[in-house]
Amino acid sequence: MSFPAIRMRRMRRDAFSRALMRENTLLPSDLIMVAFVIEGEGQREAVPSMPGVERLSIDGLLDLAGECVRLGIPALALFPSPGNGVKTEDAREAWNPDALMQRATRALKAKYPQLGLIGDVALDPYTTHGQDGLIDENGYVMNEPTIEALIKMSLAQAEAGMDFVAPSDMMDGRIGAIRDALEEAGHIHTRILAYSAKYASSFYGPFRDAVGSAANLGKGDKHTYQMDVGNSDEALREVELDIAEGADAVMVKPGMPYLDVLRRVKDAFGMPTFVYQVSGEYAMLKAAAQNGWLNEKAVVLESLVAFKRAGADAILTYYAIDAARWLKGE
Ligand SMILES: NCC(=O)CCC(=O)O
Ligand SMILES: [Mg+2]
Repeated sequence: MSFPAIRMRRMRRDAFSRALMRENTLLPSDLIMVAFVIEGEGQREAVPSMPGVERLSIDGLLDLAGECVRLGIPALALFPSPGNGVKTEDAREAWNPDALMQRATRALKAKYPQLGLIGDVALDPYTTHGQDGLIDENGYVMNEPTIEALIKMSLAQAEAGMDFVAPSDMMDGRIGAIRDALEEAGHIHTRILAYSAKYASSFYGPFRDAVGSAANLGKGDKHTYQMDVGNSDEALREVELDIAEGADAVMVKPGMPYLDVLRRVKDAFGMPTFVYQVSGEYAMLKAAAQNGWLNEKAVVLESLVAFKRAGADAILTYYAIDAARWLKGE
């Protein structure tokens, strides 16, 4: 037999056979757009560390939602940037029925009922200290008192019509507690997307600028509740607990530096598994593109299909609208 009998390059030779053997394909229906909402009318504020991303008042958010619907993006993840005026030690604005988040949810569901809405459940936009939970006199984030606040927050969002509440706080036991409270209040259809394996990552920096928690957090960090970046067995335990407590979908965050964790989670549990391409990942790709160092469309689409290859069912990304347009050839 003449060498080589097996030529891997045969199937790669032509576009048709490359298409037939492709294992993973990115679709607009894999994507979840991420948006920041602010008070006012006709307001758009650039986020300097995330060029191309703007914080929008509710009217602008409705336009963005319409574009998601047009492009076949199934869902929008909402993050409020409520301003320092409403921040308190106890974060009570989070469960105010007339808070920005709740008004945005009602407006979006009224105009685009078919667009899924994912509400962030953590206290950081609402606390004067920028932590995701309530702190004791030493600044330690207290688990059970925080869960009590997150329950109120989740119920307020569900009441406003949120489709998914998405606890991103990493308190122990909050998924079960929120599930019980939702069931008891009759919100049996409200789904829970658990940020199960959320790492104490430095890739969240631009996000903290966007929601205005960076200055308040100051020198503080989140290592007592978010996961240590060196671990992945711990991620499996976190995911297992959230599934047992009633999570409908689980999340790994950040994305690209944690593809190994994503693969392990998907293989171990076969759950609907989402991944978050976070603000720092966006900023890196955008900065290189703006310098002419990388081809933006090519690297963004490559980064997104890599998440699917690693096991993601859906991807939260600030690039969702751009990527869907590129996929449609627009
Ligand atoms: N709960 C959201 C974050 O913590 C950060 C997301 C990002 O950096 O994009
Ligand atoms: Mg946990």
